[in-house]
Amino acid sequence: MQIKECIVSAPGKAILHGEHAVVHGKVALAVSLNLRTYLRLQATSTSKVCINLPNINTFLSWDVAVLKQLLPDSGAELGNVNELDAELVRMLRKFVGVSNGTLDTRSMAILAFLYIYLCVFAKSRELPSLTVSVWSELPTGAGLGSSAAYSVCLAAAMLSASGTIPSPLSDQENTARWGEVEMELINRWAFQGERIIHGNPSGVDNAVGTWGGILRYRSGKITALSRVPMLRILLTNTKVPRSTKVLVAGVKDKMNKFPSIINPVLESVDAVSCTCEQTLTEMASDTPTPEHYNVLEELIDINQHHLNVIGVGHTTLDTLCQVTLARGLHSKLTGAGGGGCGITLLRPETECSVIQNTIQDLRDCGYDCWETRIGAAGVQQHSPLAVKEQQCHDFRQACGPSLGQAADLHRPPHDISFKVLGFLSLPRAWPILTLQAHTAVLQSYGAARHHSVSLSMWGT
Ligand SMILES: Nc1ncnc2c1ncn2[C@@H]1O[C@H](COP(=O)(O)OP(=O)(O)OP(=O)(O)O)[C@@H](O)[C@H]1O
Ligand SMILES: C[C@@](O)(CCO)CC(=O)[O-]
Ligand SMILES: [Mg+2]
Repeated sequence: MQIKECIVSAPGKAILHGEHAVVHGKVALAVSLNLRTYLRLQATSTSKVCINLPNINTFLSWDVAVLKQLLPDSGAELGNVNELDAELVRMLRKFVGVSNGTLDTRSMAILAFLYIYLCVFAKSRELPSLTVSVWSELPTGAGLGSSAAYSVCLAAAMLSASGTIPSPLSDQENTARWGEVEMELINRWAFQGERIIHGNPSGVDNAVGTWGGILRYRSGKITALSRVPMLRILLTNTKVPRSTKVLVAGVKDKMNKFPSIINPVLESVDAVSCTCEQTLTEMASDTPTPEHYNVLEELIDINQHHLNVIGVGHTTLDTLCQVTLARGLHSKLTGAGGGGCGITLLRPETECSVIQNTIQDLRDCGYDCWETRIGAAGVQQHSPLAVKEQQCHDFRQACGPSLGQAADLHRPPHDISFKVLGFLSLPRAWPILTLQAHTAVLQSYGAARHHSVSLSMWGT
């Protein structure tokens, strides 16, 4: 089967309000980050399927002939884009050698890859040999939607390579986005990948990864919020590892144990999300006032306390909130919690010295951060022209023993503009995708672990 090579990328995300409640049908407000995951899919003639996942130090390959044995004899199509094929997942768990228990980092990534690869290409009964390389600016497992960006890239690349969706690139474009119909299909397959990794995802993460921008999300209904004000936000990573799947399951257990206590809390989180949306809309249609920011800050505090009640807080997140509050700033966890990342709201009048001192205080706690701009574009395809022939040290270091030493890749580059890598194609010189990361407020990475980030949306 002739497949089309492609390079795709998808953004990470931050949830302003509604994490965990959104799994149970409440409203969440989520924004895309300008930290992206990149995937390169190359056609090969090796009769093997290879994956290079340097961020999780995973480099594997399988014979196509062996993978073909996983296809149903009947020739029936595999996997329904709307439902996870439980029998296929069971077969793949056995094939990969994982028990029914909690999946580890490597197993989750491999299962999500094999599931989408087999389902998308099974229709043709011809499984192609290919190499997929993934590189991300997002820390894995930190609450910024790394699994969703990975799943969205897998879905977009497989659908494009198989010809299921056309390439959106024209001859004059280096980067392009798909139309609504194609993004809907990408999002649905990405959601299946998230279901393998998250267990019981709401779908908000893969929706933000697909469409980008700022979204109101409730039970699969996605509303792009076109007018929201400029907000400045600090992004902090406590670097405490945790599993979204485990945290989501823990909330469910607590709901089952104390329904009359937890259900009202989720209703209240829903009201927080809706009040925040209403406030942001007022701010965009009028001049933002100090009272608007007072409301946004109170909502952050209320939501953070609710997240502690449902059991997804962590002492490091408490420290983040205390340290920033001592400087008059309000913070909450973002994503699944239990460690990972938090966001801090900055007012327009917040003085630079206050930000610097807050950053220093948090840096002294050993926390980390990276720069990004919020409201980035969703999933994109990049042409090879977007790729420059230039060797880049980081990626080689990232690619493990066979390709250099694996490095600690959960930290962003040390300089302001960083090279995002692309994709190995040894032994030919390998291309990289160089992207300047632009940040509203920059400090040298080595001095300050935080950069204030402007939530610059389409509004004022
Ligand atoms: N760059 C990557 N390469 C390979 N696998 C990845 C990559 N990024 C994420 N993953 C997969 O996603 C898993 C992390 O998903 P998880 O949902 O726990 O964290 P998250 O998505 O970063 O946080 P949240 O869901 O709270 O936003 C990893 O264990 C790995 O299996
Ligand atoms: C915790 C959660 O609400 C957000 C994780 O980023 C899980 C989900 O919505 O799938
Ligand atoms: Mg995730």
